[in-house]
Amino acid sequence: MNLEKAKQKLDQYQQSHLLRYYDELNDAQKAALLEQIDTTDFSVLAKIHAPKTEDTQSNITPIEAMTLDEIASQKEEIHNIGLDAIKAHKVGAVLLAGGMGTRLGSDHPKGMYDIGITKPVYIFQRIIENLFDVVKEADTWIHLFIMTSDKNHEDTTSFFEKMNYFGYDKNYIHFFRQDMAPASDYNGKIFLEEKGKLATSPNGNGGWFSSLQNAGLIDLMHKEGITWINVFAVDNVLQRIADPTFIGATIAKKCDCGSKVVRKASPDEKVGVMCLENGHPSIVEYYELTEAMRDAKNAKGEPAYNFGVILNYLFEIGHLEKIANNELPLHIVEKKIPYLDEQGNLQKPEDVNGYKFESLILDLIRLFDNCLPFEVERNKEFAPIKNKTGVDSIDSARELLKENGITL
Ligand SMILES: CC(=O)N[C@H]1[C@@H](OP(=O)(O)O)O[C@H](CO)[C@@H](O)[C@@H]1O
Repeated sequence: MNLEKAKQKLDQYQQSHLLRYYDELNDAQKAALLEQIDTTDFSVLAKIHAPKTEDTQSNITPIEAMTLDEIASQKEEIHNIGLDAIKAHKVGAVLLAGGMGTRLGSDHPKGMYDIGITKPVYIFQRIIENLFDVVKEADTWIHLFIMTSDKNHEDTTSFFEKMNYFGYDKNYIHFFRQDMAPASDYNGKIFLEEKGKLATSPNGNGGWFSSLQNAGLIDLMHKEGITWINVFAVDNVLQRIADPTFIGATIAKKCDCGSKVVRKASPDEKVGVMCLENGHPSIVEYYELTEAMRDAKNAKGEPAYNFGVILNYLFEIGHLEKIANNELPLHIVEKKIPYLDEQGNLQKPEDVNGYKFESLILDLIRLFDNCLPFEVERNKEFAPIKNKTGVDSIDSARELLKENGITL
């Protein structure tokens, strides 16, 4: 894109301030800025002031999960169904790892965080070790697709290279970048994070499928005969990946989608809860949970919305492709966004100062006709690391790893 075209685009979206320092840049920086202006989707900004379309028709009801008891009673049968699918190379895994370890006090990708005590144990290492359990049982490699972001791609790929892929066959590891979205102030003006660079951030974990498609990796999956994708988050170090029992249960129940769930530890636990919305599977994120839903009881007097998602989903590719063109709702999230002030100095705000734009993976679930909530034991499969200390932290994850016999 040349300067003239960039000016036109910026005018159209009232973002001309982004060229404020253009004349101070060298040629390479100028080219990079024009490229960024060309490829950035500014249409998201219009959503800031768009009236909220409350879906008044939305009827939320509880969903039945496949519980631990039911799973145990059919364990061998469903486990074998899943194992056969893995042996037939029908299962691939997608690791969502676009985020940074900022909340843990690190400037590196979250997966590079070392949770070890007596020896280094990186989050990425734990995930590869978990995947190895299934690779050994099925006696076949499983393709692992790792989603990075512009913020951490080089760091992540060189780390895997340096660590020799933790012993995994590197021909089965594929990196792809998550698309980025701009970050703006409350008036919809995009921030600059450098004189020649717009402030951007990964476009939310709902962007994984289109990013995978844009990277040409869905084609690779078709070529390899992969029909099921297990998508999971980087922050759960007890994650079971490509779990044969989960895959087998989803297949046996003739579902196109499955979601691992745990019984909530408390009504306020920060997990999305599964439910039905107008008869479709759906997830209400913790910050959107109403008091009525939180306190609702079922006929047995138990909490009616008690199954929390742990961000471990299974999707059938054909169905994903069918719904791929549906636009996911955009979540406008208030965040602390570093920016260049009027004097060109970088400010790191203490408080929220603007918006990031994200689409969320849980909104995909609503587009499916069915989704199997598959209960897992939280102490065996859920050790999320969100903070340094306290709830869902490095400390709590270390405790859970120890409980599961993993030395740190
Ligand atoms: C958009 C999204 O996928 N949010 C997930 C995700 O939330 P965080 O805000 O990243 O903690 O992880 C939770 C499990 O740790 C899960 O319950 C929730 O639904």
